[in-house]
Amino acid sequence: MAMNKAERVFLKANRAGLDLPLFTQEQRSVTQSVGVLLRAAFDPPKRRMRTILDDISFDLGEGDRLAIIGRNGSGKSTLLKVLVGAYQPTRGEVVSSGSRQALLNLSLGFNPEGTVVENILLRGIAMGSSPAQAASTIDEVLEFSDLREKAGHRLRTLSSGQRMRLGFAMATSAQHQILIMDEWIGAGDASFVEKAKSRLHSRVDSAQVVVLASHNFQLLRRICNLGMVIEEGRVAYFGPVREAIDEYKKIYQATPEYIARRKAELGKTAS
Ligand SMILES: Nc1ncnc2c1ncn2[C@@H]1O[C@H](COP(=O)(O)OP(=O)(O)OP(=O)(O)O)[C@@H](O)[C@H]1O
Repeated sequence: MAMNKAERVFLKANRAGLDLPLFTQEQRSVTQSVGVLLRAAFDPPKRRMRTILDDISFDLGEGDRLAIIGRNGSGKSTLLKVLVGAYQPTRGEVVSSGSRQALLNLSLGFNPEGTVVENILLRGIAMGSSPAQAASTIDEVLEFSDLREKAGHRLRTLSSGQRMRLGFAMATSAQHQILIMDEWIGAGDASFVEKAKSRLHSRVDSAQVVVLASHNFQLLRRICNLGMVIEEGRVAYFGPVREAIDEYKKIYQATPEYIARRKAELGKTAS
């Protein structure tokens, strides 16, 4: 993960696409309970591949902050997962240079049976740190998350707010060059939210490349210079953030005719 300071930081997607398996069940009649039970046992769901993302390209360099905009289910979170390497693209590629940090699902990957300290160590090692480096973050993470008195407690005994604080403190304890985020931190009690906001601002300001998916346009305009509108897993617009937001609003307030035309256009560009 360590890189020479002189190396250029970038994040590129080159015609990236992702297909995932989708499990579907034939419509079953629910009038006969015995029949329903038999069919549930002997008629397993059918598996077919579904295109979630297609033909996504961009080239982000130092200073770029990309907003990912789109309706629910358009593919924003999945794109971020491809960018952080959680999914390998089925087509095309994602290439990057620089240390990457994801702020996606903050409580994902915890070991519920491990203690808070063990989880800090495990997460650090999983992120590429040496055991000694991971151990050196323990004190700061406990302090920031305000969980010092819970250090030896098993993770499953923590409240969801405490887990979120721990996840946030771990994910933001070091400055990275590329930051990939899903929405802005909002949970937690007031004093933590204030502290978290100020840390996040400093991490965003000091990162060279930022990708942020959000429905908060005010925030996106403030943070980002570029915007990408995702519609049904494809790029509907890519350009300056203000224009991307305007384009998204057009699509969002669209008539059925406009949606049909957009679908036809997207179909043409994809082929
Ligand atoms: N693991 C998966 N297997 C199959 N389909 C998936 C999987 N993950 C997501 N999808 C589908 O991919 C599409 C895009 O989902 P995604 O979570 O990326 O949307 P989103 O734009 O982030 O939505 P939201 O704004 O609601 O968070 C959805 O139709 C979703 O059902």
